[in-house]
Amino acid sequence: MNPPNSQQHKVMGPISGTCEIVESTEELDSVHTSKGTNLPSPRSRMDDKAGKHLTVKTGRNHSVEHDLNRLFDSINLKTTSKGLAMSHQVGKGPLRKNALKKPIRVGVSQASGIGISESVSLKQALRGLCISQASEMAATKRLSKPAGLSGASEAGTIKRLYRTVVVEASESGLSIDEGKGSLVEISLVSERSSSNSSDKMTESLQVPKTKSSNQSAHSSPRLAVITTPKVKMIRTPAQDEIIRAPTEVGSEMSKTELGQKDNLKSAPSLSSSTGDKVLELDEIVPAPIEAGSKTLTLDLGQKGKLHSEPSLSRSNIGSKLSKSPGNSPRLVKPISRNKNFVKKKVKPDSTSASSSANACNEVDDDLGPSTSKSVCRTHNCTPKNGRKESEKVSPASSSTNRSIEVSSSSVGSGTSKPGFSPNICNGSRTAVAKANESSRSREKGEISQSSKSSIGEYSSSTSISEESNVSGSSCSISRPHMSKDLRWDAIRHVQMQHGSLGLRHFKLFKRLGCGDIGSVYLAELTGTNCLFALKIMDNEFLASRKKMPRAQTEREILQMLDHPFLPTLYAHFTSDKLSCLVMEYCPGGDLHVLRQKQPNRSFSEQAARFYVAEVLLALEYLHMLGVVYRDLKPENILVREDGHIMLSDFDLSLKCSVSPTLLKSSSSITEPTKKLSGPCAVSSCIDPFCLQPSWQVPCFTPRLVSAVAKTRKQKSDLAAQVSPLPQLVAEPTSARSNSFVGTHEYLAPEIIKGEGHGSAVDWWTFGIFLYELLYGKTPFKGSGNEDTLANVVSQSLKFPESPLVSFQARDLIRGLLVKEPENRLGSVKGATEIKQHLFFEGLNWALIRCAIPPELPKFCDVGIPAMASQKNESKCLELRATGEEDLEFELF
Ligand SMILES: Nc1ncnc2c1ncn2[C@@H]1O[C@H](COP(=O)(O)OP(=O)(O)OP(=O)(O)O)[C@@H](O)[C@H]1O
Repeated sequence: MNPPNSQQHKVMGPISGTCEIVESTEELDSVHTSKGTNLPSPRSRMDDKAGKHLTVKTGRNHSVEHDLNRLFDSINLKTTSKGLAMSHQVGKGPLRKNALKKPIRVGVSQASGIGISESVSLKQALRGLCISQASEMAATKRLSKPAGLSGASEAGTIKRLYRTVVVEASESGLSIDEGKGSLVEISLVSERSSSNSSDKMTESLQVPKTKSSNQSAHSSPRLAVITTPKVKMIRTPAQDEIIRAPTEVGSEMSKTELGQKDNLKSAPSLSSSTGDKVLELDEIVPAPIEAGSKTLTLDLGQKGKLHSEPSLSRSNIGSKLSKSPGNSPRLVKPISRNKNFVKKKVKPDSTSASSSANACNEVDDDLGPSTSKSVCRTHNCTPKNGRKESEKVSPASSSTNRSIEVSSSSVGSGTSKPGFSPNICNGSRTAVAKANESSRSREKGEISQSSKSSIGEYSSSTSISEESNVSGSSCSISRPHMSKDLRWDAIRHVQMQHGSLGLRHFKLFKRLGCGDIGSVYLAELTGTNCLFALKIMDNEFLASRKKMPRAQTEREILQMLDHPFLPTLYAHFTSDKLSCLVMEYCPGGDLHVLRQKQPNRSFSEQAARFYVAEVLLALEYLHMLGVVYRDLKPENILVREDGHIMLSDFDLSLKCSVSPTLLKSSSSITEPTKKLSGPCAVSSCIDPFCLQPSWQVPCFTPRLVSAVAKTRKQKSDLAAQVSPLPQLVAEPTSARSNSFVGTHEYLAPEIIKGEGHGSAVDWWTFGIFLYELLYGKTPFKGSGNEDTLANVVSQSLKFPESPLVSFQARDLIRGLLVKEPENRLGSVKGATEIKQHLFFEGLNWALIRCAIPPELPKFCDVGIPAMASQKNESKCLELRATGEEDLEFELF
């Protein structure tokens, strides 16, 4: 009926901003009905436009001209008030001109009114209005759109945004499902920003970049994707930092091209994106804390973040911490055996085992059957191929911490160290692995921190954050004896898949214990059935306590090791807040705990010989690497699943240079005692294949032994007569340190006296160690630490009448516990001297790793850590997931 008008609608319809004409038509009705009193506001039209496309109303029985008149009147009427202003603005030109020049933005912008205030030819006016407005609107759009997008519709823009998000999400490991959720948000953002006005289109189009680069709080694209509600940033009372879930590091961060802080904030998203976030961790102990009464709460979002209140905690705790000579070279570790013993008493292994089991069961419930297949056979672990990170999930929950009774005291600063252990993926772990593997739910974990010794310079350190800068990685280089270990492959697989290894790749099952510089957790590498002992240290804590060097020393030493009786370090990574060591997990507990389980709380001589022999080999190896261990004690000897040992804890060790020396027979250094106290005394054989005939035993007499201890020179003279062959000494026998380091009952006299010490301190501690294994106590223990130290320096060695110990054993102990280091057995040629002692007669050193270890008590089941079942509720900082999105850290 009105082709011209219809034509106009059709032509103008598609042009944004021209639909107001249609609306004007609608308004016309209202104008008529309401007589101009209820004109819809431009805003309402805008809203209408936003919600739907306007439709052209036709079918009215009006002439074109009539319609146009009404329309024009409507426009005129509606804009009169504003038009006045416009007219003034426009100035003096004819209204028609104004109408033609000024874009009519009815319904587009309230700010700009319609400048028509005078009747003109309807067709002229309409044409002018429409064409002018349409062209101007189009021009405006073109100008406002980025290059290359001028022709893009809003839908196209959203599609592009969607694609961007999907790409980024996929890059960050977000599953499609997760991405969808995010997509909705992105769409909303886009629509919102573009719906207000065409002017905002530009902003909408730039959403991705703008978000990623400017919104630090939601910095990374991933974070932008993550819905805001999931990202709960909780600040510590101190409001000084936000802690998020540990996440990816290094390379991933660089992908986002964001600042570190931004990355940190977005990290949680990363975690969630991979689907295995930290939230799967049951507990994490970032660092040891002083006897704690303070509580620190951090939230770690599984999808969103990790919240912590490290600063506050630290400060609070700090005030309650006992003094700790941060820089003091006196690093004395109180014997922590009490802790172990108490732990055991308080929480039986069975309890812990069941606890673990329960946790695992819960996890299993959450997991689908497909994910609960058993794993690890023997000592290898098999990476679960074909399973996406995002599909993997969570860990168990219960956090059993072993309580640590601190007994001591105070010489110097307390120190405890971290321990490591070997084997993984064993049968006993299978159950746990299954359970853990099956847990898909995002669970809460706990991070607790505890100080295990009394010398406490512990404090809380709590900050747990995402790994942002991986400073380390796999340490698989040059580890011959472990080269076939599938755990290397598992680590490499993850590194290759994600570019780097981070805390988020691990499920933490439980805390194994806390030391001076960090806490150790039993953890599974997500997607594999490989268990590791993960030592987590809080960088800030280390720095504030000046313990960073200790952590560094430990890591450096661990990186050097490749020995069956020493821990393997598979990887290490560091973020701004945390430093982590990925080590072998040792399920058998430590020798101190094991000794407590012996009939008389002491080992049989045969068992003791086995353990000290393996320790001796480990010490010898360390010495050859230039490492003086300095902290030998039963607590640091972990028992592997197969019953062999693993010497752990190197944060107090001394690194020094070694200059292998060939000792000629003519020198005055050759050990004469071998003839008396060692099987090789009269032979020219050199370890490790020395199997001395029993006929040498008669030569070994107390009288001669005592003579050995008299003077070095006498020994040398004798040695020169019986040992003509030169011998290679590759141990740092001349190394010297003045640090006051060790554990009171194990401190060597020269350390206490501050005379400087070298590798001979390890032979002193070796003697104390053997003594304790055999007698169930140390020889110089006093009523207090000071008494103990005094006894070490001045008290003569005595042997209890019970239990009965062989003369050979006592002779070896005597040779080792010589107060003057230069006269001490081992001080000249190192382990070789000791190995040749009669106590070890018949021992095949080379094959000892294949020997059958002493039988472990039944309760010392090598399942998931009996040793770690105790929860030290008073000293640990715990991390726990509070839901899918948050984890909390609490310091108890
Ligand atoms: N590889 C491991 N496997 C099993 N348990 C371990 C392992 N490493 C350490 N642990 C346990 O974790 C506990 C804490 O270890 P960590 O090395 O932090 O402390 P520590 O050696 O006791 O303390 P410190 O370093 O202060 O001497 C130890 O008591 C040890 O029993």
